[in-house]
Amino acid sequence: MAAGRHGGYRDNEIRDRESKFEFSRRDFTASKDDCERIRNGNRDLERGRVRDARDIVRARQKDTKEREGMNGGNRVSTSRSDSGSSSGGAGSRGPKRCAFSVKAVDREPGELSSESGSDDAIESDLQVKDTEVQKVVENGTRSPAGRKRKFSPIIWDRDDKKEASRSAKSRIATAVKDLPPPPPLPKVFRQSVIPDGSVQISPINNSQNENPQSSSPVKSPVELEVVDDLIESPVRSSSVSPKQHWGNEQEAEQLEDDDYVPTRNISSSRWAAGNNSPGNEGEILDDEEMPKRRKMLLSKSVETSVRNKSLTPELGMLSRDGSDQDDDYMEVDGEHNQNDTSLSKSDTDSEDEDDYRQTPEPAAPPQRCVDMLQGCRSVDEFERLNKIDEGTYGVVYRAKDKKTGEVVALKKVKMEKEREGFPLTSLREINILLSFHHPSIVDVKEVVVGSNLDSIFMVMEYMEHDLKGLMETMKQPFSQSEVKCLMLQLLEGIKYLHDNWVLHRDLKTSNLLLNNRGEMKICDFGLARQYGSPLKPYTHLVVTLWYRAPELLLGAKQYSTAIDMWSLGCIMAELLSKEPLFNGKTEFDQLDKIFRTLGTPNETIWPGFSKLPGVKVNFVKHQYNLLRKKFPATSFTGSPVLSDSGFDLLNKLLTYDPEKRITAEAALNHEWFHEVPLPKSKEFMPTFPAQHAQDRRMRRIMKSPDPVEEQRRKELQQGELGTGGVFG
Ligand SMILES: Nc1ncnc2c1ncn2[C@@H]1O[C@H](COP(=O)(O)OP(=O)(O)OP(=O)(O)O)[C@@H](O)[C@H]1O
Repeated sequence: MAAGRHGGYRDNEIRDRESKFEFSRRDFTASKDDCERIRNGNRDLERGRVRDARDIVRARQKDTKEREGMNGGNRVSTSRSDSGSSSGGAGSRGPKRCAFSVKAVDREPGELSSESGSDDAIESDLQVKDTEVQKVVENGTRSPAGRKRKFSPIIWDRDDKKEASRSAKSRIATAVKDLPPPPPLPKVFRQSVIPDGSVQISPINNSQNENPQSSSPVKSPVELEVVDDLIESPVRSSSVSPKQHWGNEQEAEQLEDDDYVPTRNISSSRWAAGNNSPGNEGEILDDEEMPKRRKMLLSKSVETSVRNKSLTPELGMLSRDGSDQDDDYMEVDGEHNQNDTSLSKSDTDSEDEDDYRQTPEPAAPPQRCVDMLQGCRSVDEFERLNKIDEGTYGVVYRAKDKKTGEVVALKKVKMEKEREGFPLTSLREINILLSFHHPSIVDVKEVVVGSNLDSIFMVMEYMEHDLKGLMETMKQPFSQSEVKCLMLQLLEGIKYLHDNWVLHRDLKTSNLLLNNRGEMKICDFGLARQYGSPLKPYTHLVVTLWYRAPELLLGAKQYSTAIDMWSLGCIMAELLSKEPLFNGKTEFDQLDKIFRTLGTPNETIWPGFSKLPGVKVNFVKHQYNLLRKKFPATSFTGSPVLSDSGFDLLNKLLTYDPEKRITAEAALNHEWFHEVPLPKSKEFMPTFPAQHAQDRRMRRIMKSPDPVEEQRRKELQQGELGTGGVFG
């Protein structure tokens, strides 16, 4: 579930800005034609998407040129020289996975990496020399120790005054020059330097992988920049007519007009039949081969993609110059709602836009591109059973695989509100879920397509419940031993994510799924990010309000894995009491509720607190921590009881100072899990009647006091959320 939904919450806007909107605005700046087209209101949806996708490519190519110029010709490129079957890193799962193309560093615009937990170290990271980058590169794959996060890396926003006063160009140049080493690549990649000085990143065959951690959980490369591929690829296949495959004649005709026709073919995909030399472009999988591979072939031109990736930091830095430079979160709240467009514009339409305009648009170079969707099965191969839930970005169905009879969850990526192409939020989610494999993370089995290009479905393992819906139907809260079982699974999943440089950023009970085998899994990775890099100024507005860490609520420009740990504290309390711990209605109310329970923080317990932007607001000073009253050691009033060590863990999860907040690893080793009552084993967890036929959303929104759900109810009443067809 996403942080915010419609209207009432800025989280939703944040998602938009972080994903397609910001992305697309930047892309629009690349082409005067497109600007013109927008001005004229010529925004035919399908055509627009295809064109936008092409513009994305162009804009990035332009970025690349500029960057290369500034970066002394140093260029990052990737190559994929082996077949996909060997590079997934998840054993037999690999070949079935769709590959969303190679990505060296899944960076947000503006992200740089930090491998240190201290601010000083961050600064010094920023000063990292080219030689250090080179060293990482020359070492090829990092050592296991090098890959693993040693300190608490921090996501931060670079908005210091000095930086604001620098010219855009010097900032770009500095950013390019001083880029710290990126977060580690998924272990399936190797980096090497090729003679022209480029960094080459290529998948590693299992047989070649000398890394002792070859059982890397990372199954496939992560690449977010497949927007263009997703849109263009099927119709641009050099081998297979779009009409044959998708029956989208109109789009095919439109595309014939297009001046830019990159060669796309599935042989460039890592899942292509082990022979992906350029000479084999145009290979078509035969009917027998297709089901075997059956995952989306979402690879793209690897050179383009990695070069594009390398561009994002400086673009993000430029975006810091926007009007949100000095944002006061309390005031910005309203502004974000009201001035969404202008703020979004400011995120991207700064000097970089001018730069785009000043630079002649480069001819789109032919790239090795791939067709992505050909290997996907059709959603028609599933029988729809019922709708489970509908979120901002997806509709989730229960469905049955007609061939195997397996019951699955199908999450359809919502496209109706997307004007600028395939939603980046969904791409992030698909990529992360395809890349990661862990018992505590919901498994995406494959991606299937609907009858037109806009329909993309994630096929996930079906989970009978989400914790939010489940707790609403339970008469009693979970027992301590059950909470321990659930918390252990949750902590394992979070540790796995954090070890792999990913923040979930939207942990809450509705994003925790439970099946009738006592297994708990984390879902909804739409807000998840690789971390170790600075993000844009508004990204402190992630995480649904009730589970949002105080540093985010107070507008901190730096945040880290600790934000997920705070959410876990809120979830632990909720599991014990069956009630949300802090159910604020606004950010101010949320902080007020936190301060009333835990006491108002101060400089002593949280150094740096008083400098946080939101602390300008005068909060009532609550002196005492009353949390123990809510979770006493013994109770005659029905309050949830919690042992001393359990309370210690809860306190450590809800520690104000993010630097001192407990990590997932330390929490897993906490003594609470070793004292009686011991954690219940999964097999002995209670089972609950599956409410298959119920739309969880309907059930939830009728009951929930969550203002987000309230908003949904209104929308439902207004009939906004209708869907048509078998799968919407
Ligand atoms: N694999 C699954 N099995 C069963 N139910 C699922 C599964 N995945 C998601 N759901 C249900 O669908 C709901 C919405 O899923 P999800 O949060 O991924 O969608 P979303 O569009 O991102 O929602 P939001 O608007 O909250 O972001 C979940 O709360 C859960 O109830």
